[in-house]
Parts: sequence; C-alpha cells; structure tokens
Amino acid sequence: MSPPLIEVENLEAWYGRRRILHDVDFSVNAGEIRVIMGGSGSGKSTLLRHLLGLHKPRGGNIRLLGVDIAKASPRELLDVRRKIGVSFQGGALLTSMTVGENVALPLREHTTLDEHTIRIMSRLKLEVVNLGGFQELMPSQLSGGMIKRAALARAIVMDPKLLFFDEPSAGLDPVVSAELDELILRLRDALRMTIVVVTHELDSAFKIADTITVLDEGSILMTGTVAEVRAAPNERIQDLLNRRPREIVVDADAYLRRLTEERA
Ligand SMILES: Nc1ncnc2c1ncn2[C@@H]1O[C@H](COP(=O)(O)OP(=O)(O)OP(=O)(O)O)[C@@H](O)[C@H]1O
Repeated sequence: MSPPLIEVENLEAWYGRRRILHDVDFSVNAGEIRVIMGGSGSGKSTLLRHLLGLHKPRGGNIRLLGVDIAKASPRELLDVRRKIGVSFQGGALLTSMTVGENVALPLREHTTLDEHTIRIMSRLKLEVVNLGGFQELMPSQLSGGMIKRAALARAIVMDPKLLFFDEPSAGLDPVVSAELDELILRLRDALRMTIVVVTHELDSAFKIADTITVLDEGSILMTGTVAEVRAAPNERIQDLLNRRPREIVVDADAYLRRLTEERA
C-alpha cells in the first residue's frame, strides 16, 4: 500500500497566546475522500491553513506528499504546492478575467506550456465540472454554484494528487449543493483524486465521505467511516450530529482576565 498523502502527528497550533489545536493526529490515504467536520470555531480553518503550510505549527509534524512542510526549503514547498489543488470558500475568481482565463491561471503561472495547450487543458477541466462552453463568460455572469464549479476547475487544472475543498456548500441551496457533492465523488472516481473537504454540513459530509475526522474545541474526537461516526457513543459527537447546542457556561472573571492578558 502506498504511504499516506497526509500525515499529521501531535499538531499544536496557536494564535498569539491562544492554543487553537492540540494533540491532532491523523492521516489521509491515496484515493479517499476525507471530510473534516466540526462546529463553528472548532479549528477546521486553522487546521486547513496549517496543512497548506500557510502557518507553521508550534508543535508536531505535518507531512504532505511525503514532505515535512515545517522543514521544507522554499523550493520543496513550491514543488508540493504545485501538486495540490485548493478551492477556498467564496471561490475567489478574479472578476476582471473570463472564466477560461481564471481556470488557466495556474498553468500560466507554473508551467511553460504553449497558449494552445493551455486553452485545451482549461477547456477540458471546465467540461469535467459541467461548464463546457462557458469559458468566454465573465464571473459576474455565473450563478453561485457555477462560480464554485469554475473555482474547482481552476483547482484541478494542474491535475493535483491532492485537492482541498473548504466549505463547498457554503451559500448554496440544497439542490446546487447536492450537485457539487456528486461532482466531488466524480473527481475521486474518474480522476482518482484524494480529496480533503472541510465542512460543517452533515448531509454533505455523510454523502461524500469515505472517512470523517471530527474536530471539536481544537482536538480530534475521532476518525472513522460514516457508519462508525454515526454509531459513535461519544456524547459530544452525538450532540454535533443531532445539532444539540453545547451548554454555554460563561466565567466572566476568566473572560475579563483573558481580555486584559491578550491586550498586554
Ligand atoms: N487569525 C486569527 N487570530 C486569532 N484567533 C483566531 C484567528 N483565526 C481563528 N481564530 C480563533 O481560532 C478558533 C478556531 O477558528 P477556526 O476559524 O479555525 O474555526 P472553524 O472551525 O473553521 O470555524 P467556522 O466553521 O466558523 O469557520 C476560534 O476561536 C477563532 O476565534
């Protein structure tokens, strides 16, 4: 069996004096769709930023495609980044360029391919996401779901081994969101991509995940298959699955102390 594409050991992440992630351990194997699930503020985006090497971990290790990203040279980091696709929340297409030009951007930036090949490759990827023939439109002429799909085409235009998708369903209606789920499954099956999806949408997570990592208050409650997560006896997991709110206990003194400490 090939080694995991992502290996995280004992990851610890801080913002200033606040510890956000601790004891985070998990790995992602080739060909799987891993969903990282957790409530608001559980640390999903922080984890994603560390996985992508945008922040250095305060403790622990992250190996991405076999490279320890905290110790990697800028050249090694660039090499790893070229093999990774990322689709962030909001899509972030450049509004002054056509859809086709947006999708072609990574090829222009990272390769020396000629114009004709770049056009063919970006058109092919637009077809993969069901946007064949839309290359000449401007992003403002697309619906929310189409923008997400165009951003996905851009994320996969370099045929990445590993694709990160942050909150695919955010801002989409259920039907469009279900279409995007189908597309993610197709990328795994047809293009054999390994995909990490960060979401708090349970329906979507259960539909697309091979495995789920459940994050809560900065640590991992469990990693398992959909069936294992659904059947987990852990009370906090069941609260998340049944959308039961956490009991909010406010310690006003501790809150004020932290505020003044953070300002000091
Ligand atoms: N740049 C930052 N500086 C300081 N604290 C931050 C920063 N970004 C996030 N945090 C804090 O870290 C914690 C985890 O936030 P994070 O955005 O990773 O959670 P999340 O699970 O992605 O939440 P959501 O689903 O609401 O986006 C939160 O308490 C948040 O306030």
